[in-house]
Amino acid sequence: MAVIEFDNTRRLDIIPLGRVAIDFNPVDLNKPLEESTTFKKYLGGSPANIAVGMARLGKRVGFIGKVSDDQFGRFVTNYFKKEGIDTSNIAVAQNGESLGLTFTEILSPSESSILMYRNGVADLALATEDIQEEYIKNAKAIIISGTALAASPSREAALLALEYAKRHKTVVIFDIDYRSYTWKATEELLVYYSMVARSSDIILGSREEFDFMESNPGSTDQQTADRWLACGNKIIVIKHGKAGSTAYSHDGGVYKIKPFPVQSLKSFGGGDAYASAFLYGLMAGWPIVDCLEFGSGAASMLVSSHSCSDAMPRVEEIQEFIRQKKAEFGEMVARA
Ligand SMILES: Nc1ncnc2c1ncn2[C@@H]1O[C@H](COP(=O)(O)OP(=O)(O)O)[C@@H](O)[C@H]1O
Ligand SMILES: O=C(O)C[C@@H](O)[C@H](O)C(=O)COP(=O)(O)O
Repeated sequence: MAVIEFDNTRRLDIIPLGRVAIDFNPVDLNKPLEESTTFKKYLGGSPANIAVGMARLGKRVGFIGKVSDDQFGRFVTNYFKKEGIDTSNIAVAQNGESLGLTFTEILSPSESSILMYRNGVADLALATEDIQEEYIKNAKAIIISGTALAASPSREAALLALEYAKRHKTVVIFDIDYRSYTWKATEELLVYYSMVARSSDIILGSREEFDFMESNPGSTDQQTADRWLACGNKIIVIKHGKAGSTAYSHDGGVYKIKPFPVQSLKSFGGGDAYASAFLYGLMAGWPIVDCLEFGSGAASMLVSSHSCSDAMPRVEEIQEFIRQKKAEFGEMVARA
């Protein structure tokens, strides 16, 4: 009996909901953003990166979001089309809202941060009228990005999508995706994050993101997992950056993995690749320990890449990466 049952009769495998944006990553690395002069433009936005990641892994991917009515909005929509991602439910902003822009600062391979330009951003203009019940009914799963809860009307749109998913037994994955720039007050975060977390089937987040959501720093991974499994979640994944990740299942499974050693180029992008590959394994019916390994492998590949979207790997690339790393370093995960 799989930990999560997906309805394999549905047209789409997965629909991420939230922002699609643009990343500008410096070509002149290892210096403060003030000094960077040359950038490479990539599709960005965690839920969009996950959409690309899962499409690269051969899944049938949709998307629910809103883009700007300009060249940047067309860039990201065209990029999705080239990747084979369904764009029928991507709305176009009508009131001059802009696409989110993320400028990256890569001070060193282990010190990087992002500067997000998100005033008047199109993705938070997603509204309830943009949410189609049939679209969600015909998907095995949706991923709700936490940042979509940061402001109205996107907040209500995301909650309506959640309602439709619960109504039609579409698996709900909550990617905490905490971006401080987008929230006005921590209390709001607590209300809306916990509302979604209590109704989801899987929660993905870094240790810090769970601490924010629980407003209770210092919890152990087991305490965090116990809390959210008790609400009805089936799987909790807690990411610890270069310290690896853990996963807990409602049947009592506990899984820990060290990351595959790589020369990191930036400290982010791993989470989106991780989510894509982990969910690919889950949809394939793999044991959670193998999903964890596959997600961790993809994540390590992305932190050693310049982009968080273009570099999303294919199945055989992740498999070969893991094979080579295990040959060199041995097992990264304790197998029963
Ligand atoms: N320096 C690194 N070397 C290898 N893998 C890494 C490194 N940093 C992150 N990862 C991988 O990426 C995953 C997600 O990274 P993390 O920073 O925890 O989440 P997010 O990218 O979502 O903020 C980690 O659990 C780990 O598997
Ligand atoms: O999430 C954003 O809007 C920026 C992303 O495009 C960026 O690549 C990033 O920060 C990835 O986040 P992570 O995978 O959660 O580290």
